Amino acid sequence: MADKMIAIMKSKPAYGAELVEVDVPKPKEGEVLIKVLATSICGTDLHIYEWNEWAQSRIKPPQIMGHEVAGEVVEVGPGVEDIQVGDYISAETHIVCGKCYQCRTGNYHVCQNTKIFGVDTDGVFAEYAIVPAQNAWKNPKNIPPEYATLQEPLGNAVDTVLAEPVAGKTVLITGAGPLGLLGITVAKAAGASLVIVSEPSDFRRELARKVGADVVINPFEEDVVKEVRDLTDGNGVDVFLEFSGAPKALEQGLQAVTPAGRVSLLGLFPRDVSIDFNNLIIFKSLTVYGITGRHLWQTWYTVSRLLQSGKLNLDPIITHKYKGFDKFEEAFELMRAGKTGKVVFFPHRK
Ligand SMILES: NC(=O)C1=CN([C@@H]2O[C@H](COP(=O)(O)OP(=O)(O)OC[C@H]3O[C@@H](n4cnc5c(N)ncnc54)[C@H](O)[C@@H]3O)[C@@H](O)[C@H]2O)C=CC1
Ligand SMILES: CC(=O)[C@H](N)C(=O)O
Ligand SMILES: [Zn+2]
Ligand SMILES: [Zn+2]
Repeated sequence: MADKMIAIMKSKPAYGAELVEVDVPKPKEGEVLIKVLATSICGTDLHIYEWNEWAQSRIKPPQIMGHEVAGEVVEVGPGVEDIQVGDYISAETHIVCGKCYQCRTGNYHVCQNTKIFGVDTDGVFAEYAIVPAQNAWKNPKNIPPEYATLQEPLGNAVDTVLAEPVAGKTVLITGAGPLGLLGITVAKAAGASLVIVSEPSDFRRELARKVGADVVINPFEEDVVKEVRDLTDGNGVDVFLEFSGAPKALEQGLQAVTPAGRVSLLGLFPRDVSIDFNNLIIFKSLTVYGITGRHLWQTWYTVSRLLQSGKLNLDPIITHKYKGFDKFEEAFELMRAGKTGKVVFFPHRK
């Protein structure tokens, strides 16, 4: 195996990143080294690339970027027993402590001491990468790497959509970015009877249709609440899934969801949001879920089973595939322009 590798490095506290050649890392106690077969860009990686306020407050350059991955274990560090060389794995990004109140009560996804792999540590936008063995997820061999790398964001979508059952329910999704698109296919696979999607980007509304949305609405040109009510006999939808992080979308969704309906909030808002809690939540007796991360490890089982069921329509969502990392800047700029779904790199394919 090579002793040097190519990686996308956040080398400076400034916009952009660099392609660098670095030493292939050695796995320490409790770590494994993987050959990266596929890795994909998350919105968080874009924040780091753009070096926004959140990134400046969290990221310590120089650091290899990326946290969505599928790879083959090529070396295991001391003390690792349940992962072997040759295993095909993906990785949960939250490195949890196992000792705090949340971990000890089964809520690892909100561990008080969470470190995020690829955010607080070197990541996977590289030919090889270190993964904490406790974060490794063994993949069935029949899941292609371009799907396996999407399991981490699919976990966010599954926890958002399936906070409660959706079979036979009417659903409004606001935001058809990569995560909203994953939400659409999860909702359809799980039996939602009507999936309405509100998304201002023409490109992403078209993607939403291809993925399986029943109705798509441009919130900048149409009355979302009226459209939703017209489509649901005046009642409003049973389920509102917020995937945009847009305050206007939140308000529209709370108006469009039927009284006693269910709301899941995944989108992160750019600032504090003012909402009429009395009339939009309390007097409507809504059930509202805040969604973050993935339940460990229930969500990973659900995602893997949905993938193996063949019911997820992922191909339209993977809009860009790159062999190697040479064109990574193009990939980030296209994503920044909202002209992509999920972007996947295959570091070793020529
Ligand atoms: N809670 C969590 O654990 C996580 C939350 N997130 C958040 O989830 C959200 C979705 O992630 P991505 O798909 O990567 O984000 P994205 O920014 O690519 O997609 C958001 C979409 O919302 C659309 N949008 C903007 N204004 C809208 C409006 N008024 N109505 C409807 N749609 C509107 C945009 O056109 C865009 O397509 C982001 O806010 C992201 O920060 C992402 C990962 C984990
Ligand atoms: C921070 C991230 O982007 C990550 N996907 C997560 O789920 O925490
Ligand atoms: Zn992410
Ligand atoms: Zn903990």
